[in-house]
Amino acid sequence: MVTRIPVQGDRPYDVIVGRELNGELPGLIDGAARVAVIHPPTLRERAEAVAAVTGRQTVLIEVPDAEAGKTVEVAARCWDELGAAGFTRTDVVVGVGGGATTDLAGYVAAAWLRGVRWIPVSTSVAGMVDAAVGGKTAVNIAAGKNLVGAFHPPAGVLCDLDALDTLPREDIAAGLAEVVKGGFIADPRILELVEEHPAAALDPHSDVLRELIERKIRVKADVVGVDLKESGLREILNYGHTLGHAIERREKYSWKHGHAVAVGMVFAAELGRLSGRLDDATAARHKKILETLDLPTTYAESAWTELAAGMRVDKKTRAATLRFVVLDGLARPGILAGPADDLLREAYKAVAR
Ligand SMILES: NC(=O)c1ccc[n+]([C@@H]2O[C@H](COP(=O)([O-])OP(=O)(O)OC[C@H]3O[C@@H](n4cnc5c(N)ncnc54)[C@H](O)[C@@H]3O)[C@@H](O)[C@H]2O)c1
Ligand SMILES: O=C(O)C(=O)C[C@@H](O)[C@H](O)[C@H](O)COP(=O)(O)O
Ligand SMILES: [Zn+2]
Repeated sequence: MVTRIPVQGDRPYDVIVGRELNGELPGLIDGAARVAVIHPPTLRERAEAVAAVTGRQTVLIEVPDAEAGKTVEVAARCWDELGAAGFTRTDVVVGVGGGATTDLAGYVAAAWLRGVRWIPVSTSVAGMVDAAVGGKTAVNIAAGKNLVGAFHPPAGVLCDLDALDTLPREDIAAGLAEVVKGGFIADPRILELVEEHPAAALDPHSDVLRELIERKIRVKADVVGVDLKESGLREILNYGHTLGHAIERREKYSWKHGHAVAVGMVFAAELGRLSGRLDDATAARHKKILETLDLPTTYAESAWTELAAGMRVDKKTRAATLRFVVLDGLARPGILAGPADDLLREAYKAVAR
């Protein structure tokens, strides 16, 4: 069974969820003479299979795994390879991998000749439910996470559930942090499914995981379809990311994104609670559900000063005013602007160890 989830906008596209989806690719690369397939070492075979179905001249570009591939230097090497192969405006970039690889591939495509078509072939839960959808592309720099990038929607997204067979359990769980985020900001049924079936949520063959993936994709599609460039509504997708990105930066990008976001969501829930906006039970539900999935919910107490500084480069900051996504209730996200330092420090106690 194949599910097609439409994403609206100037150039609408589908997120396609199913199994053995490589046959969908030729329909998305109409008019291209060349296809570059960007992939990490572990996904070489899958990238070769993707290249084989294109029926075009292909260039396989192997990049370092995970965040090590999400750098300006790696992007520059990809552009050199596109240049050497004579890539034109009708040619296509395909990213085969998790969110880090598709963020890189999307940025490579966004900047090449000021923007060529690209297609994420997503192989991780975080990639399928979040990174591959919505056109946010980026690389990290020393100053912070995703600070160099572009909004560049893909021509289509392939989410081949077969890929999840080889995804480590820890990465399935990390991806579920982004799914749980979707539950708190928009679709509480997601939370019930995880609470009722925690083992199935982590099982790549379960109908529960497929339903969770599709529900979260719909949450994201509904948001980015009306606010591609994050001028308002899209900010809700950043729930838990202000502290999460500061943790990733402090850990020099060695932490899994979903792990950092899990800690960040517990912090954001506490911020909402302490500012009188979120009820105690919904705040407590964050820690409980994330721990059910073996996700981290604590971080070093001694790191606070560094994290507080790191949060200042968050993209939601306006002038000197820090802005956080918080909840006014379940599935009722809002913005908390300019919280006092004392309030932030107090909320950090909920995650400090
Ligand atoms: N653009 C966006 O809107 C958006 C949204 C969410 C996350 N992100 C970004 O996505 C990244 C997190 O995504 P991720 O967790 O997929 O990261 P990732 O790409 O680093 O993948 C995690 C690990 O799983 C491995 N992997 C991926 N697919 C596999 C498979 N099928 N079999 C075996 N191993 C596999 C990868 O090689 C890597 O080691 C972060 O960089 C985050 O910032 C971006
Ligand atoms: O799509 C969005 O918008 C998000 O915020 C989704 C996040 O899960 C994702 O990690 C995104 O890359 C964060 O964006 P950033 O603008 O804070 O870098
Ligand atoms: Zn994220």
